[in-house]
Amino acid sequence: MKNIVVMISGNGSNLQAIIDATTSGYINGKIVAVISNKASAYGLERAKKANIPTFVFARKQFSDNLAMDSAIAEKIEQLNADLIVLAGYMKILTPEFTQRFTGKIINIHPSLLPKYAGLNTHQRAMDAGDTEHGMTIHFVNEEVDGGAIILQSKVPIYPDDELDDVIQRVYEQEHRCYPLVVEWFCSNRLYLKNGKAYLDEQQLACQGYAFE
Ligand SMILES: Nc1nc2c(c(=O)[nH]1)N[C@@H](CN(C=O)c1ccc(C(=O)N[C@@H](CCC(=O)O)C(=O)O)cc1)CN2
Ligand SMILES: NCC(=O)N[C@@H]1O[C@H](COP(=O)([O-])[O-])[C@@H](O)[C@H]1O
Repeated sequence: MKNIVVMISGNGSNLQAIIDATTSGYINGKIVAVISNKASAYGLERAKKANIPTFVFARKQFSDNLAMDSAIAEKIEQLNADLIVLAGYMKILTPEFTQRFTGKIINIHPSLLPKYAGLNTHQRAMDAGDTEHGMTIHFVNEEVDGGAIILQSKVPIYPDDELDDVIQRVYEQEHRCYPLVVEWFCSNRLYLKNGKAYLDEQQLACQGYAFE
């Protein structure tokens, strides 16, 4: 059974989806810890309710990002983590950290990368007049939002949508897809090789989309 560490900064709805999927046995893995850079993250409450150990590494406790990431990396290695799941973790990880765990870190991003890397993605898509939007799950490397894409799911943007309509429509896909990808990794079907994502020995070519 794989050991999973989930890293959060906020509400933790994706964390909750993964907690529920491990509890139900859908994911053949165990969340051994939830780590946050924000003591106020509601996701920490979600973890405590599920009897999952939590650890906070606040940026102000450290001299710089490298020291912070080094402390987190030490904890992750103590936990013997097989997979690090970024679920709304809102700090850019140092190259030292991403290279230390190459192929073992995944992230979920609320856009159809490479469109709208960074922040505020839903508003940017609406402001651009896009009629489609979505989410991306990818391996993490030193290039923010530039790692090998694993899975994408598309959602429509309708003319009368409010921002929250789009947010909720993307969340629905995130909560559907992230547990799936975590299970792929925990069942040794998903891996990174030469900078490319593979599922069952097939390179994941992301010209298409897994879910329309
Ligand atoms: N090295 C990497 N680190 C991170 C990645 C990645 O792909 N490579 N993904 C991000 C998640 N993310 C978007 O998906 C993201 C998170 C945060 C930021 C950002 O600009 N953060 C600022 C301010 C954060 C704060 O409020 O403290 C910062 O870190 O200075 C951009 C993209 C997770 N990390
Ligand atoms: N750039 C990273 C980023 O914006 N990630 C996004 O943060 C949200 C976290 O929600 P949650 O805390 O409810 O899971 C998710 O929508 C995720 O895609």
